[in-house]
Amino acid sequence: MDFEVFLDLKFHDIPNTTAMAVKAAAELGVWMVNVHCSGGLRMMAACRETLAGMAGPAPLLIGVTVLTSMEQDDLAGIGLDVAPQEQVLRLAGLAAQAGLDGLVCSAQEAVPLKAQFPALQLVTPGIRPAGSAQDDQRRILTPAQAMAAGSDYLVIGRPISQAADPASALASVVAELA
Ligand SMILES: O=c1ccn([C@@H]2O[C@H](COP(=O)(O)O)[C@@H](O)[C@H]2O)c(=O)[nH]1
Repeated sequence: MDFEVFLDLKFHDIPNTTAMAVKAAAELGVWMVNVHCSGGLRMMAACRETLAGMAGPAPLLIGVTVLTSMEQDDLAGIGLDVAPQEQVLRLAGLAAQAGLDGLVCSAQEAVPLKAQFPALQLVTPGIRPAGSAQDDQRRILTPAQAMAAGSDYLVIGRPISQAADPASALASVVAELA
């Protein structure tokens, strides 16, 4: 099979440790790797610089903003008295400054992100086809809504993997997007 690997390990550590993790991922030949933007500007910049110093094609370096399972109450619980979108835009600014290639965010934030950071590619989990269970996700959109908002990559897990007929569930998503 011919496919590319998105190594979705969401590295979150001090700059040196995170950069070494990203370097190891690049040496494995993955297509995309991600780190938590909340690790800060210096951490993301260290990852970018480490990849830039390596020979060969680098993986796309993506920053996780605010997990799509979190809403305003969850942010308040960890001491962040801001709306999710405000925190996402703040972290996106740091990611852009560090030279990252894109963001993991909710598609609910895609419109303002594309307006302010058009060069960043948007990887959006929290995708829920109409009628499917929300599960633990909170900031959700349907596949068609997400594409219309400006998502570059849709991440769809349980609505397909846990469906009685996963192939049919996938076909329905594809048909919705056609
Ligand atoms: O903010 C985030 C970041 C990553 N994820 C990951 O995406 C999939 C979503 O799976 P579903 O079954 O469609 O909910 C899962 O692997 C998460 O770890 C995310 O959901 N939100």
